[in-house]
Amino acid sequence: MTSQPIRIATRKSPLAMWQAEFVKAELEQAHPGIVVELVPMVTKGDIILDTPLAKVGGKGLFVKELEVAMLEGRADIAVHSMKDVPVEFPEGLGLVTICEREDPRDAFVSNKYNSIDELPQGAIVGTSSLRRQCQLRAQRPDLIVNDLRGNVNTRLRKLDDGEYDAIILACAGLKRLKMEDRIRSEIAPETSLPAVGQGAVGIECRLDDTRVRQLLDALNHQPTATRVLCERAMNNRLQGGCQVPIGSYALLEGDEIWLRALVGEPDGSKIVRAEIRGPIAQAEQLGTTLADQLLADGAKEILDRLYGNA
Ligand SMILES: NCc1[nH]cc(CCC(=O)O)c1CC(=O)O
Repeated sequence: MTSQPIRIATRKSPLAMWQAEFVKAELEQAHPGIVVELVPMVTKGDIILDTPLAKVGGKGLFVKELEVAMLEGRADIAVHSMKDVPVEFPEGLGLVTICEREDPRDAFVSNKYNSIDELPQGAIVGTSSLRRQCQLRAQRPDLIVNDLRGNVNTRLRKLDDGEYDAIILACAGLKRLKMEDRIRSEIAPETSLPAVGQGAVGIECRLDDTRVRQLLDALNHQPTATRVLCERAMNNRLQGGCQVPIGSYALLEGDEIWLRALVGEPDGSKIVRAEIRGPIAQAEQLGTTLADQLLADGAKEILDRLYGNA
């Protein structure tokens, strides 16, 4: 039975393929003799490229097909950027493993300038992330933020074609794709608080698949899992999706966890920030508590309006 291959459902983008290959290599190293196969698939999110993601239904578009494949037994696991994993899972599936985090920061990428501060008045910055747009415009209301979709290579090509003065990407994706040299500067969390789970890779499988779950155990990185679950607990309480600018970043300091988070208006005209510290054992509770604090401090009004409840 152990010779039965493990099939990884994956999107075909270079970053998704890198992540799937990474998990395959880690599994092979942890369990010599194991057979791991990739099952590349195209998702709706890969096809609809001309509409801002926030308008076409959000992150779920990238994972639905992979989840159906697992439920139908055509694949055993799916590897995700934690940033793109929705709050809820279909019945029978769940996130069982979180691998060690890469650099969680946003990256400033440009062919002309070294940092946000160097951008001239009215410069054009490409990003489709409301979180990045909100934080950029809060500091530099003069900047023009234009939509930028597509996988990492497509986005870099659009920058090179001269459509933008600069673009913002995740450091993690660029580092994984060996394109670190494109990073002009790493943006500090104080300037651009990362997305929930940014830089971490997570693995989803059928919850009743005990064989696969045991094999995946070796890949779990507990410090990363604690941080990401804390960030996700905060986000879940806010019912955060990618239609709203939410940033969040947890760090471990000794036996404490320090969580920072923000909710803002997409145009940067308002940002509500909060932070909390507490014992690592209460990571998820702390996330929920911080979300409640944000809501009480004004995030509720922002979210109600963005979700159309007000
Ligand atoms: N939304 C796409 C996406 N999902 C994960 C990453 C980067 C890698 C990561 O955060 O793990 C990216 C690209 C980007 O934001 O530049």
